Amino acid sequence: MSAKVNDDLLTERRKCEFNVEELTNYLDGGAQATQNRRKLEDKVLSTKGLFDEVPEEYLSHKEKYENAVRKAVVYYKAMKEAEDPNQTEQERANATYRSLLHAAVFKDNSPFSLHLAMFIPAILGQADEEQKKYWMKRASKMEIIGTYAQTELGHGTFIRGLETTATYDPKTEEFVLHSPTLTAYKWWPGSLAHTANYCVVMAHLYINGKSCGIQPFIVQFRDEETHQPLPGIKLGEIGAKLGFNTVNNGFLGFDQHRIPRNRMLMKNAQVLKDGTFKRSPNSKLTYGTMVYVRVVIVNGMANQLARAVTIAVRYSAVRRQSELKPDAGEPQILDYVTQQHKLFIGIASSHAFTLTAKWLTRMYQKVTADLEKGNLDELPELHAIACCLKAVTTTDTSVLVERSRTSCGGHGYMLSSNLPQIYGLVTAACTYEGENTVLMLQTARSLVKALEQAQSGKRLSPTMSYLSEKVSSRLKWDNSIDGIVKGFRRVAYGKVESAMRSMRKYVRSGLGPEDAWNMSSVQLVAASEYTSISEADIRQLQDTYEDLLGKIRPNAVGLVDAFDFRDQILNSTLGAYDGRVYERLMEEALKSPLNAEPVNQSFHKYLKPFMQGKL
Ligand SMILES: CCCCCCCCCCCCCCCCCCCC(=O)SCCNC(=O)CCNC(=O)[C@H](O)C(C)(C)COP(=O)(O)OP(=O)(O)OC[C@H]1O[C@@H](n2cnc3c(N)ncnc32)[C@H](O)[C@@H]1OP(=O)(O)O
Ligand SMILES: Cc1cc2nc3c(=O)[nH]c(=O)nc-3n(C[C@H](O)[C@H](O)[C@H](O)COP(=O)(O)OP(=O)(O)OC[C@H]3O[C@@H](n4cnc5c(N)ncnc54)[C@H](O)[C@@H]3O)c2cc1C
Repeated sequence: MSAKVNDDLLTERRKCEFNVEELTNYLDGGAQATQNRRKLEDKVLSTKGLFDEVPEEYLSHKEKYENAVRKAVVYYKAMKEAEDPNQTEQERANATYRSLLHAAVFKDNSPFSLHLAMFIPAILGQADEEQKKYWMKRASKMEIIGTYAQTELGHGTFIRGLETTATYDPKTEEFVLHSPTLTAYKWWPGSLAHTANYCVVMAHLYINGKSCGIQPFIVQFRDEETHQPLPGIKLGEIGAKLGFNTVNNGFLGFDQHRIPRNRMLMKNAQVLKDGTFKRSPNSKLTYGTMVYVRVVIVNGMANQLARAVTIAVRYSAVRRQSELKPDAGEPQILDYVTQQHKLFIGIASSHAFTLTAKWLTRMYQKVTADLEKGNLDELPELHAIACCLKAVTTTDTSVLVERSRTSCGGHGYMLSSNLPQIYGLVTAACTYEGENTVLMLQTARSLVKALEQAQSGKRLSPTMSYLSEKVSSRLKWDNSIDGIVKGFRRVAYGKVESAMRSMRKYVRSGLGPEDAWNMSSVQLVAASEYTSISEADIRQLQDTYEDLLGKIRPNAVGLVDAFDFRDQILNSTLGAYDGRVYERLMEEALKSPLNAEPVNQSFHKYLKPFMQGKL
């Protein structure tokens, strides 16, 4: 018999003014997609051995990893078996697009994450047809487990500064991989330490002493039978982190390690047997995997933010605290407008990121299709947009997830709420796949170029077209959506123009272009991410805003119910559908090993002699 649902949550659900299932269907891309997703979740989450006997937070660092590998093999087998052979690729993608299924199994991500997130995309994007056929067969069946090894101890952002070398030996038709210094060691790749046995390595190619730029190589580093590191390979784990502690991030050093010529992924650039180098049509095509993952991250942020606000809004409907009016009893904390302000922006942002992710994915698919036909025209715009949206969505999601945590008081600080772990996952994305400031400066680079083109009368791409609108600075905008958008476009224009004026001022003062850029870089980042509107209009918008909060209030629980996260995926004492918060907090507390006995052995060993002055 299912447990009794909290009365306040029942009332909230009765108050809701819209059809929750309809919104769920919309988010999934239709009623059939919702059904497919639920069917997949039912199948996979009914698999034995997927969940922890002891809560992960009470395991050691090593036990956490070993337990995660145990679950990963069960999980990925269950995912394979759950695949509906009659489904189209698109239906399958839709079923997983919104599902955070893996989050039900791994609070801190899977030791196989990089295999799916980057190793497979790197093969698909960087291998020639023959290589793709061979490696995709092995990788998709998980006969091998891979990762993506680009970052080094000494370099992450500056890819052109990577020190790992790949020197071509025409006599043996091999590449010799080498880490010339400690800082050249690959450092950070997920799954690298003890899980994977192959990786795509980004290394500096040299032929006859000449640099041929950074190229991708598929490298085996562990024996497939014994899992021992191969000769000339130094491996290890980089240590405990804020989060991602079951992703098994590792380090790898090469000592004159030889690989066959056909292990360089040769879709874009090629090395012939005699050492002839055939250059890529665009050296940045090698960076294509990063563009793909940045696109995927935007959708990942929408889902993780939705999960956090679901937990916080349901808890805020159950938690009663303080006194809003004398003798009126303790109100639900969701009735405080400050609580609505903290949480409703998170709901809206998650929907905004979902729609943005869909738009960006379509743009990525179009540009990728064009690249296949040799048309690289829109690659720069895709790069600039993917950088901006990855940076903005990860920054905003980190802020809003942390705000969801602190809006739940002390219970939000409990690991059993799962809000700290969700924060650990999303805040990592501000750094990986391109640190956010660095990416915003990439976008700024495109904005400055676009404004210069606009000022010389050239046509701009659709996403940059606001820079060619001669919008009057005296524009008055109203509270309509169109008015607000016009206002933001005007201000965004002004930010870019101001940054450019600043750079020109520095150049006139005698600084070189690079120093002028650096001196203006704070403004350049603001131009890429930040749009604010002038003081007078904030007051007008504020009234509208507070009025909107009131309109959302009766529907807040319905809005998060529509995300349709089952309890196992929320994995939270505060966010379960039935709202039995206090019973769940106690149930989880009693699982602490410290509660197995009333007096801990440290009393007799340390406390008692200490208090009796015998230590
Ligand atoms: C998340 C996926 C989930 C998938 C589903 C799986 C389910 C499992 C669930 C678990 C999920 C968790 C998964 C965790 C994933 C973690 C992955 C993390 C992996 C990594 O972090 S990999 C390493 C990432 N590293 C970076 O991104 C490095 C950032 N640095 C750069 O990109 C470049 O160095 C930078 C900053 C662009 C500067 O390079 P530089 O050479 O100096 O370039 P310039 O500034 O001089 O610009 C030159 C020129 O090139 C253009 N350019 C640059 N980059 C690109 C690009 N990528 N594409 C196209 N064009 C590019 C730039 O615009 C300039 O053009 P100009 O015409 O202006 O000269
Ligand atoms: C959880 C996690 C998982 C990861 N997984 C992988 C993986 O699987 N594979 C992989 O290859 N890498 C991985 N990484 C590494 C990640 O890609 C790098 O950390 C990232 O690219 C930043 O590089 P860095 O750490 O060397 O910082 P640096 O490049 O040294 O930058 C440090 C700081 O310097 C400043 N800075 C640097 N360059 C500039 C600039 N041009 N302009 C202005 N400021 C600048 C920024 O403030 C930046 O934060 C992972 C990282 C994390 C945190």
